[in-house]
Amino acid sequence: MTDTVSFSQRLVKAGTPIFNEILKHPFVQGIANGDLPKEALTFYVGQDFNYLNAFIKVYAGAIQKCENRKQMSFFAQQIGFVLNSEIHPHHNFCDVAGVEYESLQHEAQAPFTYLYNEHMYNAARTGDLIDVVAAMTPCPWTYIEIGNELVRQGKNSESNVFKPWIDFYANFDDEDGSVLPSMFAMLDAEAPKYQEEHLARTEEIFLKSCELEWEFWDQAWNQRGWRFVEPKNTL
Ligand SMILES: Cc1ncc(CO)c(N)n1
Repeated sequence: MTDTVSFSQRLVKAGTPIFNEILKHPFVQGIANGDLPKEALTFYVGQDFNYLNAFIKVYAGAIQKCENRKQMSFFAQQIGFVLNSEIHPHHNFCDVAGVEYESLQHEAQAPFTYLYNEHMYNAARTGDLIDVVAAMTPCPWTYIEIGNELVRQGKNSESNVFKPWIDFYANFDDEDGSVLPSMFAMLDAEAPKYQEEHLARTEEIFLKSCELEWEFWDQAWNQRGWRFVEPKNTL
């Protein structure tokens, strides 16, 4: 029997039930409807600034596993994109919340930020290129899908204060050298080198990142911090 489903398609299919839950989450619905509490927005930006710093470092970890300049160039370009462009959606949230972005760049990691960051670091530390990319892909995948879905629903109207956020992620692929197709292509190029036993673990890494995406929204919605520990700021 020939298997016509690519590895990236397999991951997307497996992750879709989690993505559908993300779409239903009150934080994401708040973006859709232009209405979110200031506390949820500022908590999100403070944590996401920290998360994107980790994401840049994981890109650096992925570069260490590259086998050619094309792959290196892709990751290097993505680091530039996170540094220079992904500040725009943060600015949108800060403008709506009425706070300075700079004031949210010194927050300590909340529990699920820690877990998600460490999950990606672990993939970079102990996995192959396919595993790191699998850990990273739910980040652009879920956000681009959210952006596209909200545009499909006509939620990026002029009256929605989060129009810039929605438009940014809906147009993500046009702006930044097609991050998602490039990641899918890398997963599909690497997958044939592995037995099913490894691929099943890689799928689990991908799905855990999908679940942590849901937790990340939920954590900001509930402003969930540590119960007993008072953590210090870490870049
Ligand atoms: C947690 C998280 N996931 C995905 C993205 C999209 O880059 C982001 N900014 N933050």
